[in-house]
Amino acid sequence: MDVTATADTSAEKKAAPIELVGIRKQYPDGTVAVGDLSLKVRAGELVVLIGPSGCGKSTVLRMINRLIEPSAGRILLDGEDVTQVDPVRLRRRIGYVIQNVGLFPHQTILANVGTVPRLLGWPKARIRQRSEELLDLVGLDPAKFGKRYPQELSGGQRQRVGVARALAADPVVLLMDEPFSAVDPIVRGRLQEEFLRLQADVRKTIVLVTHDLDEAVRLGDRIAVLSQGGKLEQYDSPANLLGRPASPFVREFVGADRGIRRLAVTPVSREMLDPLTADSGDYPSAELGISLYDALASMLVTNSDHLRVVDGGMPVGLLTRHRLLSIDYPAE
Ligand SMILES: Nc1ncnc2c1ncn2[C@@H]1O[C@H](COP(=O)(O)OP(=O)(O)OP(=O)(O)O)[C@@H](O)[C@H]1O
Repeated sequence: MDVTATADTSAEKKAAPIELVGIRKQYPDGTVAVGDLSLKVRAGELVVLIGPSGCGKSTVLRMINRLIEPSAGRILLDGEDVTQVDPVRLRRRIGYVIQNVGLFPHQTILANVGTVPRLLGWPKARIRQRSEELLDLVGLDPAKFGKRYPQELSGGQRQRVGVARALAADPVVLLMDEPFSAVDPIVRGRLQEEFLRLQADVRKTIVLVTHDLDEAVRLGDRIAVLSQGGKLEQYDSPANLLGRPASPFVREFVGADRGIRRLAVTPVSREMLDPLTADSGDYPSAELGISLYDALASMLVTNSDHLRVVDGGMPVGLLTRHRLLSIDYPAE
């Protein structure tokens, strides 16, 4: 993934904050999909919208790029009210990725990725260079995949092309509606991991809709839990959401598997460790800061009740299985 060699690299870091101020959407038949929602997303932040079916997630997303016009309220992109911006110009600054991608079947993968730059009238050579660079960035060899057609790719590969296409014109915001839900769980896990690496690289402002809580916990810097009518129940980090659900609704929504999920978002820290002992060297080792979930997995795989925890190669203490399973989480 070498993107450092092009002039666009600095521009790739660009991201803009989004602010929703009291937005409302009432459809012509009277349905109030979103009643009164306010939400701030920082530049470069990945925010996940989650909630039960019909709570208004997609409506919120589509108001941001004006595929749907809000009935009231304001949406600020980089401080500018999006309703004052020409929708076509707006959508060039906002990448949009949807389930099943919607690639053009009669165009090659390279042509698909170059769609927006072509609309923007970029010179041919630049479009090609940018499209190849983007395919590379999402882990597809342009020489191998560039000339293929969408039906000649797997579902996961098509999904990556969708992400590449959304990034092509270097948008300041990426909106993603259930981007990984059309593929099987194993491919989904891999795409999520790749996507996190990609985001670490490009640092776009991302609003992602999902109804998969594991996906939300895995990807989100913050998670917004919505209930019917787009009511914001809680807007928090994954760890706080699981550890301190703000309402009975959220508690029920995050559900019974909360304990396991909390292990995944809680790192091994020094306070959890017992002192080293003479036989510490016999135990499998693990780095300070890995998740409790990974630490437990490591104990199970090695059939050991102890891990020797190291920090930069230096042993700093022992983590016992008993201690791991009785960690005191912050009071709820
Ligand atoms: N064009 C429309 N006309 C009337 N009602 C609509 C329209 N589009 C959506 N709705 C309603 O608005 C509400 C919110 O829909 P939306 O698609 O935003 O929900 P969602 O949270 O994304 O749902 P899901 O998770 O099932 O995709 C639903 O009650 C839906 O039936």
